[in-house]
Amino acid sequence: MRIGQDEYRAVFWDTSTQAVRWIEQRLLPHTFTIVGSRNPEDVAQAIETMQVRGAPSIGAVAALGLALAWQVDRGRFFDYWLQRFRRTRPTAVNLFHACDVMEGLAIGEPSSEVMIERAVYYGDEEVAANCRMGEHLAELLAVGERRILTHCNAGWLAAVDWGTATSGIYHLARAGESPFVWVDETRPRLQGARLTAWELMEEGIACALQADSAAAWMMAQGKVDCVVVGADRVAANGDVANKVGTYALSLAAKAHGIPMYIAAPSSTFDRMCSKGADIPIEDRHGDEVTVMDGMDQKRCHRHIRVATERVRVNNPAFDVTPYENISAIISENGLWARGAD
Ligand SMILES: CSC[C@@H](O)[C@@H](O)C(=O)COP(=O)(O)O
Repeated sequence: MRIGQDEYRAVFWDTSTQAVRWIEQRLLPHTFTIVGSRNPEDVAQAIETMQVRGAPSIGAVAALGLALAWQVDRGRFFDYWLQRFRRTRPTAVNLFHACDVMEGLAIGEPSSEVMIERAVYYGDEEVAANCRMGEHLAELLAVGERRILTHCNAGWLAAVDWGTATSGIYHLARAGESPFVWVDETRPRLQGARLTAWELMEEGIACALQADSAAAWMMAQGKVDCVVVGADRVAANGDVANKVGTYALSLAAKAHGIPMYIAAPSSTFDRMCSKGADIPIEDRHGDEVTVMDGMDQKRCHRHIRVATERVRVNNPAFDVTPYENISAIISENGLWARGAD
């Protein structure tokens, strides 16, 4: 998608240097940097440290990292690398899906060119899925629902290109419509404030950033037509894990009779997971809640402690929204609407 006049993907294979490259998401929106490596350990750490984050982008960069491992180690230690990548983050199932795809291919002991081609194709498939999903979502949103509330970053940075939740918004805008987006800042890591607001503005989409706690009040005032978010894992019964705060949004949306849409490509569906309660929820470091970081007036990155170091912190990164609170789940294959199944 667009940054200024240029088109980018969040993660990609650089043929000239035979390296995996990715946009360093922790520095956005203040600093735009593309980093790269030929060391699979750097790629694994990029996922752990959230330089690359968002379910489909995590899967795509893991596939590339595994192809790199195959190339660098000539297929030796591949089991080690599979385990290394599977340990990076627990909730987004796309990571495990990508590892399974690369593991399946490795059984035939292919050349490194074939492994790289497959990993690149994995990312391309995600982009095509997100694009098709966006067309379905845009049809739904075009029926009068144009003040959209979103949470976290389910944009192109999170999904290689197009985004999941944002794909429908970008399609609407390209069809000449004027969607408006309420962007939840998304405590504690502020993916909404740092990434979604920036992405939307680069694409020329009208939006307003708000504190997470403002969402229910905006709904009560009749200023939200629908909620659209992405997903990190969809269980077989339709329960959805997504960024913490999504469950609360679903309760507020239900109370106000506002549709709650989940946009997720098929790589986010986990048929082996029967219900939401079985989805592993990542607990993250307390510093994410007690320390803020950003840029000062001299454009220097700063970390600022806002709570006492002595306080115990509870920091679940995701929550589970039960299917009964969801109006429809949209994927590249179409739409599952409640009541229609
Ligand atoms: C691509 S959209 C779905 C999700 O991956 C997104 O909403 C989300 O929860 C991302 O969490 P993050 O912890 O930033 O990786």
